Amino acid sequence: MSSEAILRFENISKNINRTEILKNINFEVERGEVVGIIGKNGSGKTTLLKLASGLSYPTKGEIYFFDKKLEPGFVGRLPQNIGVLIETPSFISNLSGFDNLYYLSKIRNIISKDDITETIKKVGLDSNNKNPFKTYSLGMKQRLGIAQAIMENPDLILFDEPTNALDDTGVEIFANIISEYKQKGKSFILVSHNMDEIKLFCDKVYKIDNYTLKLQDKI
Ligand SMILES: Nc1ncnc2c1ncn2[C@@H]1O[C@H](COP(=O)(O)OP(=O)(O)OP(=O)(O)O)[C@@H](O)[C@H]1O
Repeated sequence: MSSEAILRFENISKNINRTEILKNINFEVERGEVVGIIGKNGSGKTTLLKLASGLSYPTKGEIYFFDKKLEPGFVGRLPQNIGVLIETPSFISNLSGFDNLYYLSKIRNIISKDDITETIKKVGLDSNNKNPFKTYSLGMKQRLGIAQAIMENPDLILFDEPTNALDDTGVEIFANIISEYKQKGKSFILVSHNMDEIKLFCDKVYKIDNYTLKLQDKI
């Protein structure tokens, strides 16, 4: 692994129900880098994020995160240092945004209530809002999902269509978060269909095409 690489996929293949989804994928994410992933619907982008997060395991090959191999197994072995927003964020419908994040924070127990309040403010939500999650608009749900992904200050953040449902202010807030966390040396994998967003944020872009990953020269 190059000295600054924090995540490495080595000859990764993934089959689901005997159908090949990804084939022989190799790539690295370096410290402070935003790596974009593009590709058609159903090409395997979310599958790749699930592999990177340890939520799913490869059929073949190895994934290293800070030189530690991601191993299949129980939840306790999931990497602690990866923040994830994949697909529509799911939270407990009767709890407020704050209480949802607080409940989730208790799994790892590495952040305080003040940290959560600060993160909720960072995504432009009201940390004193006691309304249950089920009353949130789509954009508010997405903002809370972004808050959950970043709240524990992880070294790698995986975002699947993060600006879906965000208004202009939400997109601006998201841009500020990327730039702030990049400066702190955090890395991202960003899956998006929005090419403007990909061009704006990504240092490197790969396209999933025909089960494999191709580095894009020009985006
Ligand atoms: N749990 C599953 N069971 C069966 N097939 C699955 C499962 N998860 C994903 N697939 C299949 O794997 C392929 C890749 O799906 P994936 O969600 O990774 O695509 P994607 O590139 O993220 O698509 P989109 O742009 O529509 O979000 C699809 O053909 C999908 O049907």
